[in-house]
Amino acid sequence: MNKLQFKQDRPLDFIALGRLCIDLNANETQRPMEETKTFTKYVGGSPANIAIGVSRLGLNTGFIGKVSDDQMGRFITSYLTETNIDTDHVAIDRTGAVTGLAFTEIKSPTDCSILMYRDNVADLKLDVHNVSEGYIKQSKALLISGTALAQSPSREAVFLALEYARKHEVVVFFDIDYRPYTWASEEETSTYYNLAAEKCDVIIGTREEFDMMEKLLNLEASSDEVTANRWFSYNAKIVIIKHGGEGSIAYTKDGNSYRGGIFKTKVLKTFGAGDSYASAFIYGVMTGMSVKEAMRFGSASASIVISRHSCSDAMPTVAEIKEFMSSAEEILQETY
Ligand SMILES: Nc1ncnc2c1ncn2[C@@H]1O[C@H](COP(=O)(O)OP(=O)(O)O)[C@@H](O)[C@H]1O
Ligand SMILES: O=C(O)C[C@@H](O)[C@H](O)C(=O)COP(=O)(O)O
Repeated sequence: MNKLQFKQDRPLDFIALGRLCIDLNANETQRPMEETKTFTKYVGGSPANIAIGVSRLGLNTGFIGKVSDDQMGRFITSYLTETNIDTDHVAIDRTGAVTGLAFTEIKSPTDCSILMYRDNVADLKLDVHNVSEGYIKQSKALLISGTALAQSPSREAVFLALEYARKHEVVVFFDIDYRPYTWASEEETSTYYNLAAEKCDVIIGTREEFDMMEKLLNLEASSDEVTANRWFSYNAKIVIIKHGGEGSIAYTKDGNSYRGGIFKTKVLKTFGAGDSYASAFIYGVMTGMSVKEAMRFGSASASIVISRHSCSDAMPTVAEIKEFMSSAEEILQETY
């Protein structure tokens, strides 16, 4: 089968699995972290941002994750509930683990970085007992975030969720979401990423992330096309390779490729681009847009989010994206 087939009889549209964290975004921009005194707190973590984006666009969304048993964990769960995300499968850690924190530094629109505090984090304590077959089979689609593969017991929870998704024909989106500080070695990283990607229907990552997955394989002269074709011999139907401010390219199993442009915007910070792109792309393909249209929708959402202070809170509605697309300048690059 070449195309994504979403089972229309399912009560849930989309479930995301992975980390639920906190972003602390610097209020004083144009300066280094050492000189930053105040931050604004938002829900963060790539799969959380994507779920929030998808829910704000109107899809019926749920989450499988684990939060700390404290004020931070409760803040996250409340925010998800307010955003209409089902939290019945967000478990509470009872071992004293903490919420992961991402402090963001916004030195300039092109010079942004993230300082992560991720020792003993609750999200990586997600275990197989927190993954319900009955819940997964109620959904049309599942998103796996690669960071959840970084450690046990979360790693096993991901593989079990993948197993249930395949068994019940739930379409699986895999956001590579590679964060090196969460992993012990390049060999371990590449091995688990490849094992998980084999089971997924849509794989989304940056060129650098795919390079990381291919490092051990000694692929001769890898290119976006070589990368994509490798996955079509497994389960992938769509492979998207993101190229930052130069746009993105999607390959489909039927042999086509589609180049995605960007929409010009006043960039405040660069992080959040990938998550907003993913959420609007997923919404697009799940609501009948073509791959090309869904990529444009993703790019427009990314442009909106990178012009705003947060990632999660900044996720736009369908009306906002459409309005933005009607007036923003679109640029298509042919540099890759
Ligand atoms: N400077 C930018 N201006 C406009 N759109 C951008 C810019 N940077 C990224 N985007 C959009 O966001 C998408 C994902 O960005 P990218 O940086 O590749 O992902 P990630 O945030 O995961 O590293 C791009 O394909 C593009 O559509
Ligand atoms: O994913 C995290 O833990 C941090 C995010 O919440 C953060 O805001 C971010 O890095 C967004 O990632 P991107 O969309 O891949 O740029």
